[in-house]
Amino acid sequence: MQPNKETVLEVSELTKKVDRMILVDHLNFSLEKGDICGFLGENGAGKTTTLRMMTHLIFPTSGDVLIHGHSIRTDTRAALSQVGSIIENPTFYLSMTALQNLRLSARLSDQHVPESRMMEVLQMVNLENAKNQKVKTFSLGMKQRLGFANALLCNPSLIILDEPTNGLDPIGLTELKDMVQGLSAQGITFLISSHMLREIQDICNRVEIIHKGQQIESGYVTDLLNQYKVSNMEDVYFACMGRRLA
Ligand SMILES: Nc1ncnc2c1ncn2[C@@H]1O[C@H](COP(=O)(O)OP(=O)(O)OP(=O)(O)O)[C@@H](O)[C@H]1O
Repeated sequence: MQPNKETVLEVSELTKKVDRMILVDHLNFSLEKGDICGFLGENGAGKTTTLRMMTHLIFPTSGDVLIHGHSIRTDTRAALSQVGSIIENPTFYLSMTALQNLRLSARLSDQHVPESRMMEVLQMVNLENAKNQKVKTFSLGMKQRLGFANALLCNPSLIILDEPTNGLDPIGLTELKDMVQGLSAQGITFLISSHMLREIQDICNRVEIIHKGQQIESGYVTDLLNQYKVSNMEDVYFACMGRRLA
């Protein structure tokens, strides 16, 4: 950890069991302000389950998630007030416009969101000219950007994205990268689950890799590339998966 960095997210001994199955097994990691962390693992590794616990969609069996020191278990409202997320696909009312959807989200949130903030987030994702367009006319990339605007609405300091690269074309991927890195430069922290290792290497400064609910690797992308003496995250991923399976 670098000195004077502010810890935004602390995951400690986070565990989820359903019946006798352990879906997430004593996960520990922390993220600092401005980090962009790729959350990697094979299908069924436990990524979405972890993100759902972080956003209070499901309860941890044990362990905790602290967001700016607020426990998701005991200080849920304060913890969630710092988080914007897109878990699974962003869902919008297709027959409503982009702006109408944001107004509805604002009303459903327990924070006061002025109209000026809605315009600001639409501008940030480059949708200001489409604000009065019905969402059913949007491309997947535009829907993804609207999801982003929605996640930004309440000024979060942590944004959690579950597989945001799914289905995006190269232009959509570049837009996503630019948005994430631009917001990280302004101090927003990201946790992004994905299977797209090249894109993660491009976008993120650090990664957490899990396998069967357990952390198997963790660290800064540049440190891991040096440590494994490879030039890309795919090789890091397969080396640590191979080590695990050996
Ligand atoms: N409510 C539940 N009850 C039982 N098993 C569950 C439940 N939710 C998830 N699982 C199982 O837990 C495991 C982890 O699922 P999860 O969706 O977290 O994985 P993932 O890493 O996000 O996978 P993917 O990359 O395919 O989205 C999977 O085997 C899944 O079938």
